Amino acid sequence: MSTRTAPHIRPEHVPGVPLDEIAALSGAAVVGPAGADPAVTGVTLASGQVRPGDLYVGMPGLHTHGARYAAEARERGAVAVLTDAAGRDLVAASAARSLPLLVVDRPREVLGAVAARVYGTNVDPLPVLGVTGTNGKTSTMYFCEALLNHAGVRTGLSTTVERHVGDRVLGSALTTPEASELHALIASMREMGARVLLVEVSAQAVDRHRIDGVRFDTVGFTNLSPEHLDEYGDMEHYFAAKRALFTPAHARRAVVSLASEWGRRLAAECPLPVTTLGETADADWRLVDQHDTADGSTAMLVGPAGQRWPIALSVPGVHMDLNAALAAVMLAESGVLAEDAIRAGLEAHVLADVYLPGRLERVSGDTGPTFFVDYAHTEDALERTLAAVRKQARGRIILILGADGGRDPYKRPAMGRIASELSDVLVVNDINPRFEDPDAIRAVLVAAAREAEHPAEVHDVGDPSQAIRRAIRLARDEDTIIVCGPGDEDYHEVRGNKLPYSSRGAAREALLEAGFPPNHSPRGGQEPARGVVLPRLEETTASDRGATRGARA
Ligand SMILES: CC(=O)N[C@H]1[C@@H](OP(=O)(O)OP(=O)(O)OC[C@H]2O[C@@H](n3ccc(=O)[nH]c3=O)[C@H](O)[C@@H]2O)O[C@H](CO)[C@@H](O)[C@@H]1O[C@H](C)C(=O)N[C@@H](C)C(=O)N[C@H](CCC(=O)O)C(=O)O
Ligand SMILES: Nc1ncnc2c1ncn2[C@@H]1O[C@H](COP(=O)(O)OP(=O)(O)OP(=O)(O)O)[C@@H](O)[C@H]1O
Repeated sequence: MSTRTAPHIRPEHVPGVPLDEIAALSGAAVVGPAGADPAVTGVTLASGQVRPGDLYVGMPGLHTHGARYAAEARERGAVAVLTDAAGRDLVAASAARSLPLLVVDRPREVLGAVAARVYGTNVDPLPVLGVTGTNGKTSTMYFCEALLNHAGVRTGLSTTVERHVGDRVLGSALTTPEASELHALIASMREMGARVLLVEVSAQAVDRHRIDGVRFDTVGFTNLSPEHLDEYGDMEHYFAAKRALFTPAHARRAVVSLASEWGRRLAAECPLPVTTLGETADADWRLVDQHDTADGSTAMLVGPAGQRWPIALSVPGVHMDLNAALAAVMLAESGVLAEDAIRAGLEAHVLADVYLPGRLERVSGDTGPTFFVDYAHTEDALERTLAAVRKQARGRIILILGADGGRDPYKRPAMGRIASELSDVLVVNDINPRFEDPDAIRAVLVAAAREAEHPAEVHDVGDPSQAIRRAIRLARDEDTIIVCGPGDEDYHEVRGNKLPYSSRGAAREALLEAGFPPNHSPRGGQEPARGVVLPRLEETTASDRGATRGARA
């Protein structure tokens, strides 16, 4: 069985690139000891990740300037520093001043090209497929991986949940790694025999240059709905960030789902060759005959040349069938897998065996209420997921819901309202309050839930593991309980501390306690700790606040 390791990985064979060549490539002015031209064998922007032979990139950030950590980088073996003008002064005043220094206006903008050169990913690149959109990216990439692997094609995968490199499973901190990490990952994947790479792309990755130096063969678009608006301001800017992926600088061709109006607009505006996918007659590839079944869902994918490819999943919901269809069409359009091989995989129902960690993942066994853990943290995801669960539910839906602190507060009223409309019992709990008052976050959800047109019975329980216990106590055998929000996350973030917590682990423990043995865990029992003790808000100092942002928004 595979084990999870830290997210950082480096290729084993890096010949080394002369620093002068990196300076020329990045257009940097070289400051520092004359004649020093060390060979660079790695690149990183995290001082704690520096290895001997690295170029340390001291980047300005929201909280600090990376150049402040140049001395630590030198101690760890960095052979040079790349930074901006402000960083030059910081390095000059530090113990790292003896290192050769490369100065550019905006280090982030050259990081991708530099990392590609150092790790050799710019030479004979492997085909890379990428997917973006508000919801469904991770699921789509897992479906691509399953179809390719079924046909014997070795893959490398990078998602919010984890990265797969051969048989190794790495944890992930960001949905899309920083450019230096991404190129190291790609080079490692190639060393381990991957022939196709699958990369989930966030909006932040596009506008923060994390995917620079990677040219995607095919990029897919799932959908767009309100998220990250505290960062982008409005939907138009959020859309623009995603749309930038669909340009010749980043990709050769596109597959766009028409599931949201933004997909239609993208298909119309996209300068790349576009293939569309959807449930309507105007789509090139159409999803028809969608049905939710007792143990998942089925549909038929009809292609422009008369292809009829059956989709069968172990999760319900047309949204998940659309993710699977997007995966199949991306593989077909990119040509990385022959159509016969895609159809054979679909006919063999390989997608029904895909394990989607924390995405409508069932944790209950054969007795007691049905229990799912899901990652829905937008209004759209909640609506689609609850609609799918409703079709299968024999009894009531008991929904456990929270909203992340420190991000997207505008989402909360809509989430509270829709949750209340679409469930029978709503238990409101805390999810990653970060530096916010968790009681205040819940109060918004509860108020919106009570104002819904057809409100659910609302319970306000802060502690997430107690909320799960409350839901199980309230449930009858025929009811369905679903925790929406935390998905596969293995922490609960409070004021800069990531406390080990898994809602899946907590659910398993509470089900067992209530006399309902949970199902067999695909994680093989490697659940992080379950209950959490929440420190009190007033215990934090002012300087703590705003010190941490998690990956997900
Ligand atoms: C807003 C944003 O993108 N922030 C990213 C940014 O953090 P920052 O600007 O605050 O960095 P900083 O803490 O000021 O540090 C500045 C520099 O000093 C370096 N440093 C700092 C301290 C130290 O001891 N040593 C050191 O080297 C840092 O590596 C960094 O290069 O650079 C950090 C290092 O790479 C990232 O971890 C961090 O992502 C944070 C965690 C984040 O929340 N990002 C979100 C917005 C994000 O990108 N989300 C999308 C997903 C969305 C989705 O799926 O829906 C994603 O792709 O994950
Ligand atoms: N096509 C879709 N449309 C709407 N909601 C979806 C869709 N696919 C999945 N979801 C919902 O979104 C949740 C997250 O799914 P998934 O991880 O595949 O998306 P994601 O885009 O990778 O999300 P994130 O970037 O936040 O990790 C699921 O648990 C489900 O509730």
